[in-house]
Amino acid sequence: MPASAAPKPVMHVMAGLLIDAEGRVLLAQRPAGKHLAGMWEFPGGKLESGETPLAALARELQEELGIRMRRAEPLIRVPWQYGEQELLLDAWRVDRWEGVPRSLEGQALQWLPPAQIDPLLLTPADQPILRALLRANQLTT
Ligand SMILES: Nc1nc2c([nH]c(=O)n2[C@@H]2O[C@H](COP(=O)(O)OP(=O)(O)OP(=O)(O)O)[C@@H](O)[C@H]2O)c(=O)[nH]1
Repeated sequence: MPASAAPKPVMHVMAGLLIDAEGRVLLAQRPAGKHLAGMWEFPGGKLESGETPLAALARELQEELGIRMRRAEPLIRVPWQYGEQELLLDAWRVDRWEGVPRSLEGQALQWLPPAQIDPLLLTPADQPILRALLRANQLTT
């Protein structure tokens, strides 16, 4: 089979749902010029080669927000497809970190109570993640 016909490997993407003391979650806006520009998502990004999922999440949160992740637990894994690219979006709740999250890569940030997030402003793949967070919150309240 020619190389060009080989299927693209599934892209494993980590998403961190930072939850603050008031139960709000942090959203970041995708910058102009990128795929899904202007939509809101959870901070995170792709695994680098040889990296474990949690190491990748901790690295991305440090690079994008300048924080050190201290506690994370898995929330949901969402298989998705954007055009030809298959994705596995691996969402974790992060409720303990050191430092104050700030935008280091120029992306707009906002903290919102999950029930007040308009799902249509999120990337399509994040909509099942928001639903999972709302369900998990109902189980614990
Ligand atoms: N980080 C992150 N990526 C997400 C989320 N939801 C979602 O669909 N994605 C998609 O996952 C893919 C990989 O995201 P990324 O942050 O690593 O990469 P990127 O497109 O910003 O470009 P980059 O290669 O310059 O980092 C993008 O297509 C992005 O739209 C999310 O909540 N967080």
